[in-house]
Amino acid sequence: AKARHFKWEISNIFWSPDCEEKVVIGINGQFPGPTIRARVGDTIHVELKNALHTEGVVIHWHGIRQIGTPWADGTAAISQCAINPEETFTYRFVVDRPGTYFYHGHYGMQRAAGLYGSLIVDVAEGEEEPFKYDGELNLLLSDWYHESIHTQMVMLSSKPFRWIGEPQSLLINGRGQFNCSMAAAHTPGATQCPAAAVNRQCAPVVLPVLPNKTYRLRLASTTSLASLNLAIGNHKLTVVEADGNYVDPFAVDDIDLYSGDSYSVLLTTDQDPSSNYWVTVGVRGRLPKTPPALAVLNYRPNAASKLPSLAPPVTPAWDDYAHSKAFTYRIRARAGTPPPPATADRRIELLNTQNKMDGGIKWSINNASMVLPATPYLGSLKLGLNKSGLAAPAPAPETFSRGYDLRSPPANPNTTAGPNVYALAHGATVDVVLQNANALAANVSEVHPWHLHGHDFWVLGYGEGGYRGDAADEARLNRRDPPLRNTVVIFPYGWTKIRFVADNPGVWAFHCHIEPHLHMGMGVVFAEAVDRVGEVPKEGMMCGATASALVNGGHL
Ligand SMILES: O=C1O[C@H]([C@@H](O)CO)C(O)=C1O
Repeated sequence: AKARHFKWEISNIFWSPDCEEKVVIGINGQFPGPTIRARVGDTIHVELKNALHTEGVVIHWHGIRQIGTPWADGTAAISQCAINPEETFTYRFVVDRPGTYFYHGHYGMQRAAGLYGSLIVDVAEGEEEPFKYDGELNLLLSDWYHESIHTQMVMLSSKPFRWIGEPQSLLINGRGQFNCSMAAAHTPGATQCPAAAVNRQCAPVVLPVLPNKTYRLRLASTTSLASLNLAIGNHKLTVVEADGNYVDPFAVDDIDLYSGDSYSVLLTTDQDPSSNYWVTVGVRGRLPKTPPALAVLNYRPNAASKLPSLAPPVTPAWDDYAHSKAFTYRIRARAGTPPPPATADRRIELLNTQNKMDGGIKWSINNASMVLPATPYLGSLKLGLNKSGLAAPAPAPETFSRGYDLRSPPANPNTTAGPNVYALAHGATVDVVLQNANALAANVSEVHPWHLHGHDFWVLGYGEGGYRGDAADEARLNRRDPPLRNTVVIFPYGWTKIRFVADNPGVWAFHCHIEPHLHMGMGVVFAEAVDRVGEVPKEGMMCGATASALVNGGHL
């Protein structure tokens, strides 16, 4: 195992992700940020300098469990103080499992400003993946707004509320084309993209392949809002990995990706080699006002500029939930994946609702909309500050009223602000039921991808309507080969049940990965056996009450 050192400087830069010049958050003058590539067992050291000048920053390593290093999880107000302008903070953590991961900002809505990049972990030297391939291609998918995140954040907390709307563009490896189509010849009424031909920042992504080979495509979605579907003209995709865990391989024509998901799929280049093929990425789950993103699968030795003879594949209709469910239910653990404990010690049921607060709109969990504290939890709980006079977060409710009408807008839409903290006992097996419901408008229930920090969980199952926990619900669960993941979706008006073991002391966020929804309070915090956390590096506690306690020798 190696130590891998990276020196990063984070700053605002001009960039043209979709050929329109805007300001993005770049790393070392680059967007997206550099790809980290490592092997299992390596220690990653990222020496991160914040050159944003007037705002803090943190980076979350999405899918890395941070076993024994909860202070390196990179969640502002939860695992550390945001890094101040001009200051440097070093993240050190071990990558202990092969897979396709990514990293991104986790403070305010900085992820949506472009603060993200890929993190790929190869098997240890001498080990082999459980499937064979000849080459590898990496696609980091995102969406892009022309409005700055500062304006977006003001909109989302305005009274009355102002919705940010749908993104202007979808991006593949940070590149898209606004208001034009690379496949204009195939798309009635569309205009060609002249700028994309001359501006490298928004040139279409070209994936070079040779005929009759098998490629591993690494796919990850770090979108702010959009749920995605990816399809490649005439080619099947075989799903082999999800969120850093191997799955029982299965073939599909197209693949859904919710924000926070990552997959590996195998693609065999068995089509007419005289042609190139389009890769299409389209929107799912919301009425798509954002045109699809395109990339070119370039069969060498054809020129990359040779336009595919076939039109881009059309991704499934945005509201074809039957298609999405069929895909999702097919994801099963590969043989050899550890099974979940047979029973749980605790069940937490989380009702997801959209609510009103003081004239604004929020998302609430069991009728409390998450508000983060000035002093990050890991430090304040570890130093025991709650016991020495500061208000301890009140226990959050374990469940919600069985009588709640999931099919209608909330009868009483008024919500309150909550810390939404759940204390978890060390080693406890915890079940969480995520219950979807109707939003504020009649006949609307949205998809939400929930992401857990510090752990993988087993996805036990999904159901329609209200979860009851009765024999019929239990019969729906997959006890044989539930997949391990860190992100899972709840479908409209449905529920999803997961199980995990609280074996990683720390304070971990669990939240909707849709950036505006998290900003509107859609999350909870698991404070897990904090007494067992090792010494928290002081660099991450130099704010709020932890800073006061540290300068006063441990006393407030
Ligand atoms: O959080 C959201 O707010 C809007 C809408 O519900 C209110 O304008 C929307 O589509 C969301 O996903």
